[in-house]
Amino acid sequence: MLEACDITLGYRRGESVLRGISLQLAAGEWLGLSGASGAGKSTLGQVLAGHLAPRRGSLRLDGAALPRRGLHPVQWLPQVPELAVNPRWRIDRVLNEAWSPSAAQRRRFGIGDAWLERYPHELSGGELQRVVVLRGLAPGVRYLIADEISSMLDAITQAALWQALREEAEARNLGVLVIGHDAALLQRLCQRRVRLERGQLLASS
Ligand SMILES: Nc1ncnc2c1ncn2[C@@H]1O[C@H](COP(=O)(O)OP(=O)(O)OP(=O)(O)O)[C@@H](O)[C@H]1O
Repeated sequence: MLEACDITLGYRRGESVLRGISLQLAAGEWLGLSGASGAGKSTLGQVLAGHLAPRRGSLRLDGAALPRRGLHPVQWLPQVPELAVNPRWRIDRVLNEAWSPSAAQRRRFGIGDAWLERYPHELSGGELQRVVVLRGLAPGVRYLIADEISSMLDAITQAALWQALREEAEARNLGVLVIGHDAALLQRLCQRRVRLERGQLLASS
């Protein structure tokens, strides 16, 4: 179980974006997170993945503090994959940075063999997104924060990405927080949904 308790965070001297947020995500659960643009969804996702330290509050994984070093068991998959890769590395190196996905896994995520020799700018945004998602599934990862990962994909590629992710998540009992604006998508993917509004979480239909 991933638990966030009383998370409060504001940027610089501004108002708090997150105000005393508590959240639980169980192993194997898919939880949808929506909210207006600027509500703080990515901020919360980055706190959960250890990229941002909250001003107040705590995070626990199965009752223990999260590790400060090494592979983080909560991986944030960002909306803009270009910002998550080294532009000077070929895709082969990018993909194999933390672990070595099999050829079958590459195929399930629709990653072409010919892409491996290319540089990130030689892939489309949607193609690079699939590389970044598969890269984030290293053994030892227990929870994923999927932050609007499919918003730049066409409907068929989007469905294929979620299917591949669902298969991996089911096989490994991964918990997934799906951040998005598409209510129909969240309803389809997630058993439970919450909404971020004025820095607080509300149950959502
Ligand atoms: N590094 C930063 N420095 C200062 N303010 C920031 C920073 N990152 C985000 N913010 C502000 O924090 C608020 C929440 O941003 P965040 O990206 O978490 O929202 P979001 O709900 O994910 O939005 P969107 O749906 O548009 O992606 C916004 O007002 C944003 O301008």
